[in-house]
Amino acid sequence: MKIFDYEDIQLVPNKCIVNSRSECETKVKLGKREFRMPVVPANMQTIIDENIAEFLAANGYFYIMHRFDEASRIPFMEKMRAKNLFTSISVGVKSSEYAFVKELAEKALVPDYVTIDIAHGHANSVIEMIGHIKEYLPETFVIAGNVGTPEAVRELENAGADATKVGIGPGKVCITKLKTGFGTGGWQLSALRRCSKAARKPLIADGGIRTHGDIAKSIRFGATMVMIGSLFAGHEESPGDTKIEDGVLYKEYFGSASEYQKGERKNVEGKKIWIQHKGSLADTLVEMEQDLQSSISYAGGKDIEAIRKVDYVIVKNSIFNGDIF
Ligand SMILES: NC(=O)C1=CN([C@@H]2O[C@H](COP(=O)(O)OP(=O)(O)OC[C@H]3O[C@@H](n4cnc5c(N)ncnc54)[C@H](OP(=O)(O)O)[C@@H]3O)[C@@H](O)[C@H]2O)C=CC1
Ligand SMILES: Nc1nc2c(ncn2[C@@H]2O[C@H](COP(=O)(O)O)[C@@H](O)[C@H]2O)c(=O)[nH]1
Repeated sequence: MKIFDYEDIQLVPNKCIVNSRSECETKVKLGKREFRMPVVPANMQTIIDENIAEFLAANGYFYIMHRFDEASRIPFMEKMRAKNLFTSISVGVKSSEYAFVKELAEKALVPDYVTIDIAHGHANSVIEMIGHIKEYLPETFVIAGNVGTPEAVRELENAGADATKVGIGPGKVCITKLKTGFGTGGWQLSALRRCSKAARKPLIADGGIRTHGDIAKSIRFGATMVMIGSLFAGHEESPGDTKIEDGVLYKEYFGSASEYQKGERKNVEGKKIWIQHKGSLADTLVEMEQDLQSSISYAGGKDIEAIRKVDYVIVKNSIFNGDIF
């Protein structure tokens, strides 16, 4: 089995068939909808809030609202619906979440997308929740995760998941691999590749994206969509505290399993870091889209599909050779 991660891979260019990168189309379909880019900000409290969700939905991007303000989920969905915007929320697996799903069905408030968001998604608790959502909200597109193996992808797909999310421990604020010894941290791209060989439905690569080029690499190795936390943290619009140190502005980015999220030090598998202020999220999204258009042109195509077929080479830890960052 070949083991590598994002920094170990370079994609091999093909002859260009466009005259301008602007001809390249970054659109992607997930479920019944088409989105502008195969990228979704992480469903974390310092990455997305209602304002960002509304901006993303209104501008053709996919979004997944986090699950950490449970009571606000129904009013949020009602607000999005009133504005004719799609709804995409997260749930956990506690018994109260079963009641929440039933309540949505009773109110005929059917989310377009529901993400079951727990650390170790290859679990009966997730399989049962998939069944429960499919029973009460059969029209909803269900994303289940997180997982790191082909067996898990197969099992969640067979349970009814419409997409699975791959990535245990590669996140920037993750400490799972240190605390437990387990995960796909350090070999996330290989893990994605292994999972894609088993998947019959879309995969969402989650965690470990450090550069825009990593998006194209995820697509090459089987992702339909890429979930990103740290690259979206630290923006003007980002939720969370700010601080100024030596005249430099920083914004917080913390893990969903950190003490800052949980409010207690129990089963902590996440930490907090401070990210230097990056300007506007809208600008970053535009830059990401342009970079992805460029990736498509190097792949020798006009759309995302072109990236899936390109050759690659393994150049261990060398993508930053010659670059000074
Ligand atoms: N992608 C990743 O690598 C990781 C992501 N996270 C994120 O952190 C947040 C909190 O995650 P999580 O702790 O799952 O959520 P919760 O604390 O909501 O846990 C969900 C349920 O699963 C149980 N549970 C959690 N982990 C395990 C396990 N290893 N074995 C058996 N049962 C388990 C919990 O019980 P109990 O607490 O009693 O065990 C709880 O009942 C999520 O948003 C998740 O995405 C967290 C770690 C890794
Ligand atoms: N192990 C942990 N993983 C976490 C935690 N909170 C979030 N996450 C995962 O990280 C990605 C984002 O990764 P990034 O490299 O793009 O920053 C996120 O989508 C989750 O899957 C946590 O507390 N512990």
